[in-house]
Amino acid sequence: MEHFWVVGTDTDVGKTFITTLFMRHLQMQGLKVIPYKPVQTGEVADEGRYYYQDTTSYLEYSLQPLDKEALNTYSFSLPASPHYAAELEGETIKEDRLLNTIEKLKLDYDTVICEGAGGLYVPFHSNTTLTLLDVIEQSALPVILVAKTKLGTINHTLLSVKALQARNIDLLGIVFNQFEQSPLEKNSIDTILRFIDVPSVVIEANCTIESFDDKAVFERLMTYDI
Ligand SMILES: Nc1ncnc2c1ncn2[C@@H]1O[C@H](COP(=O)(O)OP(=O)(O)OP(=O)(O)O)[C@@H](O)[C@H]1O
Ligand SMILES: C[C@H](N)[C@H](N)CCCCCC(=O)O
Ligand SMILES: [Mg+2]
Repeated sequence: MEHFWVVGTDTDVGKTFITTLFMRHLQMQGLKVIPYKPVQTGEVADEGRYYYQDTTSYLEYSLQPLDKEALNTYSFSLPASPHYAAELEGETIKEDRLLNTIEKLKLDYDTVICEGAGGLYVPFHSNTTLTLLDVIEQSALPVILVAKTKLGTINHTLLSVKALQARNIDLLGIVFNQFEQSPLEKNSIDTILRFIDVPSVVIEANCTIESFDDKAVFERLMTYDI
């Protein structure tokens, strides 16, 4: 196991949170790791400071120095689907740039963790059918799927898994994220795993990056040679 995607059943499910946790865990194992967010949208303005939440999380929590320029290819201000945010800025996302960047990073790092944008069927263009899923498929890398545990996740998760299976994309496992211990959440997780047989882990809500130290979570989803 070397390079992989962290994708989600939706936006805001915890892809960056999980990417950051995996980055730190693998760095602690002595691997040279880079998180890569090919396309990010939603510039945050905070008291005169402008930043993007995804790449800022990587920089803030990395245990190794990161080349800021290598973390991302396209950033668009509007918190919207990449196809729309790019159109408003007169930009065209070129999938070859993304794929070539991934291939170059793979030469320079032990592990490249690519974070998706939103969910799988997020369009990259306003005038073609290119989606994030197409780029993942072309990258030929496996994925870890991040899902909510709240109501709605059964459908979203099964749809996402079926979409991955239809493209023969290797699903390393599912991270059920922000679990708040309710019987409904537990039933949703059990129901999803009744339909699909893949490794899975559950991460509680209200975790902090710095304090998270459950190695078993990572080792259940991947093996890596040090
Ligand atoms: N297990 C968790 N414990 C505490 N906070 C969490 C957890 N998972 C996610 N969060 C927080 O929830 C918010 C959304 O998570 P995150 O930004 O990782 O979502 P995302 O899927 O990367 O969104 P996007 O589609 O915009 O990239 C963030 O503030 C993040 O810190
Ligand atoms: C702005 C947000 N945080 C993400 N960066 C982009 C989410 C795109 C979702 C598109 C959609 O499924 O409607
Ligand atoms: Mg994110």
